Amino acid sequence: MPLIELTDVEKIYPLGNQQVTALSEFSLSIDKGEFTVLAGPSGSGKTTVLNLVGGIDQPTAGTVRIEGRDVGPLDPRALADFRLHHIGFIFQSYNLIPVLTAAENAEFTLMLQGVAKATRRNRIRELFKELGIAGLENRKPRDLSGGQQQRVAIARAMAPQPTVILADEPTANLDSQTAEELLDLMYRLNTQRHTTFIFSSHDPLVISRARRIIRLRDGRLEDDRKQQR
Ligand SMILES: Nc1ncnc2c1ncn2[C@@H]1O[C@H](COP(=O)(O)OP(=O)(O)OP(=O)(O)O)[C@@H](O)[C@H]1O
Repeated sequence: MPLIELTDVEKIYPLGNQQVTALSEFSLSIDKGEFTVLAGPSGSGKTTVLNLVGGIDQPTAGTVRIEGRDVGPLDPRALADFRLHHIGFIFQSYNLIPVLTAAENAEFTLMLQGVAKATRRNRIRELFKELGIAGLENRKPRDLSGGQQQRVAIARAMAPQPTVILADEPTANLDSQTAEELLDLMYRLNTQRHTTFIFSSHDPLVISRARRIIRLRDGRLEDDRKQQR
């Protein structure tokens, strides 16, 4: 059974009196442990795919299955609960909470899940070490570089051990060296912890780091290929 399966998905957004077709006849299957990039020009539908897989949005037609479960019929509350327990998100703009420290930010999802404090602390300590940000636990986001903030965001996404981590243009705000370091880090987490990663990008450097490249154009799948890393 594939980890993620989109079948004949269509996504239409209303826009005033008109409709925008963001995805049509879109099918895709992702297995556990993949390190896959969604590539394609601006507006091709990458974010829409990530939003559907992450249960942020629902398809207009077709089905989205995660671990065999059709997430389409879930009501907003069930969908939020599903996200909390299965999906890790990494955003282009990090989305850390400014008033919380790095460690508090990273612990946030675990807190929502009701994980005990000692377990939270241990998990975060280990992840901060692995991500090269040990010692920065008590800093606020404004006192961290962009690369460090994104590492905290990766820790936050990894901490609950989600089924899949979705990263929408995770390196778009970083210089190319920091971007490369972060991708290597995510790749290490992928191979060592077997965490599945799906990220989007139109940066050739980021795309070259993936093991599978799914190219989108005008809301359709244009190409799907594996590459050696
Ligand atoms: N909420 C929305 N309302 C109306 N149209 C939308 C909405 N979200 C996305 N779209 C449209 O759907 C299409 C696909 O958008 P999407 O954001 O998925 O593309 P993308 O490949 O992620 O682009 P980018 O690289 O610029 O982030 C675009 O034409 C976009 O304008």
